[in-house]
Amino acid sequence: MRQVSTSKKGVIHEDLARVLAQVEAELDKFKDLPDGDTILFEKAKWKILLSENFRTSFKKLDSSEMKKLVLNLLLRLSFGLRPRKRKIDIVCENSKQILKHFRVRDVYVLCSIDIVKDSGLCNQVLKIWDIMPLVDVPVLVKRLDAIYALHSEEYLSRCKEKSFEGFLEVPKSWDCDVAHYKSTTNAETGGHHRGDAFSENYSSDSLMLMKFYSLSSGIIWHLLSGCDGQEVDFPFELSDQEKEIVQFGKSSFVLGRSGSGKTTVLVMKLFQREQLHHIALRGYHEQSDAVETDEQNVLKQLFVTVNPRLCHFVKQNISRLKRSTCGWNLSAESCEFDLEEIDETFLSSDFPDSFVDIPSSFFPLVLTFKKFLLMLDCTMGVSFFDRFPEARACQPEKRKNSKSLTLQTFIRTREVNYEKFSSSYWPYMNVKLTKRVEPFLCFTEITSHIKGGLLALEAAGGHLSREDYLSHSERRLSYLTEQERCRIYDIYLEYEKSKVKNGEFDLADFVSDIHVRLRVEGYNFAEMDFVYIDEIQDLTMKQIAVFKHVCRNYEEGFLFAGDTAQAISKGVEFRFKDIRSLFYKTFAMDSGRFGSTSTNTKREISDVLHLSQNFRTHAGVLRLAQSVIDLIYHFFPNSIDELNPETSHVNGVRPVLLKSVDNRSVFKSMSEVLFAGQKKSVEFGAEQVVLVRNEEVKNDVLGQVGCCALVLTILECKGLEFEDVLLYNFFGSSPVVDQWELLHGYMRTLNISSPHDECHFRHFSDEKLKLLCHELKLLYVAITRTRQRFWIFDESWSPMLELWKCKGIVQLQHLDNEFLASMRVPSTPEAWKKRGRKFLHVQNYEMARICFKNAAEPYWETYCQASELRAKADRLRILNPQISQHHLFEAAELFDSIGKDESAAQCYFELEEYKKAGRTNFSSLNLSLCIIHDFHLFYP
Ligand SMILES: Nc1ncnc2c1ncn2[C@@H]1O[C@H](COP(=O)(O)OP(=O)(O)OP(=O)(O)O)[C@@H](O)[C@H]1O
Repeated sequence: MRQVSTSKKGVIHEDLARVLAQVEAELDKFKDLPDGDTILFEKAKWKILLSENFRTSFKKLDSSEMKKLVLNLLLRLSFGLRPRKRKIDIVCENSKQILKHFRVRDVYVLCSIDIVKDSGLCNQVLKIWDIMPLVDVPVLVKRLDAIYALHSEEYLSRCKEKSFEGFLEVPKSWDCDVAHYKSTTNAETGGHHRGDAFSENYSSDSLMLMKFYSLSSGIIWHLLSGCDGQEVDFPFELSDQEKEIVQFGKSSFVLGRSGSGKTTVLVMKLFQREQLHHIALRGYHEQSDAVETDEQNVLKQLFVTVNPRLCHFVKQNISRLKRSTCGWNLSAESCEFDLEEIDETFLSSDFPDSFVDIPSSFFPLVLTFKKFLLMLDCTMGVSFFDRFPEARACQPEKRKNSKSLTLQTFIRTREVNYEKFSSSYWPYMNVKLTKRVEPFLCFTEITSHIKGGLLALEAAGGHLSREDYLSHSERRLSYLTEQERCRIYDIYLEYEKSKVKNGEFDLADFVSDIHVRLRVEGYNFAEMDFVYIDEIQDLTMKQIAVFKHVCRNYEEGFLFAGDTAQAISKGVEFRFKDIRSLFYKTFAMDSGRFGSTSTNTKREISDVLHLSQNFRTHAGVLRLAQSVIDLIYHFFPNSIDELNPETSHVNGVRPVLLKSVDNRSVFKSMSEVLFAGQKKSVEFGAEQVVLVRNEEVKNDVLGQVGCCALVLTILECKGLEFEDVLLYNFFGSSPVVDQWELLHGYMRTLNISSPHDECHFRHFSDEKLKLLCHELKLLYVAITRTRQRFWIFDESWSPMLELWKCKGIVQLQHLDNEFLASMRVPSTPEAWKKRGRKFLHVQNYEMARICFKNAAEPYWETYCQASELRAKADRLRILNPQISQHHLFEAAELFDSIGKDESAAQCYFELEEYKKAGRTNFSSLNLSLCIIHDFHLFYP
């Protein structure tokens, strides 16, 4: 309570002294290690949001005294204190006094008043943009002013409003929505074309993609402790849409296009639940005398994704978020940590093999889908792999261990995936059946429908009979004729026969077996409280249905996220509404908990939540991506879920369509300039990539550019992002070149004149059409990998390029030397190393090797080379055992040469060179004989 004082001035002085004392007390807490759980600023009035740029500049401040002074200022601002004598408003054109600057000795802290939505209220907050010398202030102000030009009048006026409690300035709140942007800006037209308003300056807009972090005890300690910020992820400020999903209490389906924050939302939700659980536990322990162990109180959360890179990223992200709140001392951890982690921590033999008695320290469990299945296999009854004599060769007690070397080698070499199906099965099938059928389409029908669909789940033997397949295809509006489907079913039968003969299996067999065992034995092991499944478009219905057994919290426990436009996994055909119906039919209804299938019940259980704001890239790229989505809607409405066009608040440079000046070997001349072919120096950087359709084109391009550029197939780039992307010869190498002609007709429907208007279009088989759908999805994935610049270079002209040109969403550019030079952004060794680590996580050893070579890291370069050879040996084991052994031998020697004894021993062991295997470090060999060197590296 305020003390009675003789004069008003006296009261203010006392209050001021009290507030200042609180500020000092808050800062005092950071003299020692933070308590970690303290939520700072209980008495603070303002939410302070720090930008990424501020964090970087702060780290560069030269003295700890200066750092404390800046933090002192931030704390004062958060308490509502404002300098009274100094002028703090920056007057500029659009920002109307919402921009302020505060002097701390010889630098200025630049901040603005903004509005963010929290728990239904729109609140004023302080955004700290940067800290800099006075001379740099005008540049930032100009950039911010350009951003504020996009804001609505109402928004700016509300930011300007002031409110006071005594001498303290306090934030204002409104319980109605405030439109953030002017309705006519590009930011809100999203995918719609506005030919006149493209900004060609992309760099100034990147401020709008900036992450902001709420000022907290963790962040203050982190800023003061001087660790470099790379190893800690603080929860950043989410968008309103993201917050709504994180706060949504029921099971739900999150649908959003690439870069719209799906993974972010899943991770934040998981993290928020961890925190709430932690707080609840602490309260419980404080109030009761119960001495329950952590093992009993653990919150069992499971995060699953197919993609090993994403899995690794999420794992890291979660542990760094945890560190940010636990205040662990990270300064001792070096940058090498990540590399060692791949190499050593993943080798760790203590990672659980099954769902029996998982130690609490392993939660939240972040797994790839395959690891999840293998753990289930080890959990229940007789292993699926016991039916294979080769797998049975391992000792019985080891067989229940998914890390057993023999078992791992078996799995690695005997699983039939699409690549194996097309290379080792397809060529040997009856040509009468395979003629005019695409292996890709056939594999998808087998894996997604005959063996992997919802009906197959209920069917005897786990697969559809011919009759069921034919009639089911009618119902799901298949593009295939009955005759084509009959042939596909015959191919399926032939494939199954050969597979059994070869002693091989596919993922669908494994999943069917798990389903049978789950049904018969039931699942009575670690039951999950919450399950998060990302990139769900990469799973078949039957694969998704496995999750119902490990979590019974159907009402609140499931969060699925995905995007059908990115469904390019070979063998998976997927729509979001199908998993929604799967969820009601198979998950919730099976539980008997909901009793009826009425629509109302469905709504109560869950809903599809959309994310539409893109955080990765700018509107220029999004318009191009949306044009591809529009085509999928038009030609293949059944293969995609409808979503509002994505929006981006950043209006960036239009993608560029490169044209050669003459007709000579285009890529060759391009690579000479662009990749410094002759100079042998690297100038295309670690944040730039050439994307190509397939391995064939990739090898061709790599042959020309060597180590001077990163080259990836579109399948390989899924889940990765780069500053700049060059899409090379996508249309020229298309297997359905003719089908793209369909676009001329489409252009006519849009009243876009095409030079081929008068053409008579051929009739294309439905099967070929389906391939076109796959092409469009590939194109979409390629476009959405870029953050800034997107260049298209094709050796042939395609109607798609015509469409883009006519719509004005690309700009034409002659490939002259000046432009080529502007494309190059060389990278530092550190940046190459960072990119190399990312490739290592996804076992892309070839690209990782290039990165480490460019980073001048010979140890890791050799490591990647050896791993690449070992992976090659695996692939060739059946097709060409001799070359396979040769590669394995080379790998063994390389591992040996860099002291990777255990890896070398494993290679020699596989080569049956036991003497050599024994020569290597024997202590680790014991481990390696029964435990695979790196479970994740080979079979994630
Ligand atoms: N509110 C936000 N503010 C700033 N950046 C954000 C925000 N939300 C997400 N991001 C960033 O946007 C990028 C894309 O986010 P995320 O990976 O979660 O999207 P996604 O929908 O899962 O993408 P994809 O489907 O391509 O994997 C990430 O770099 C993420 O950190």
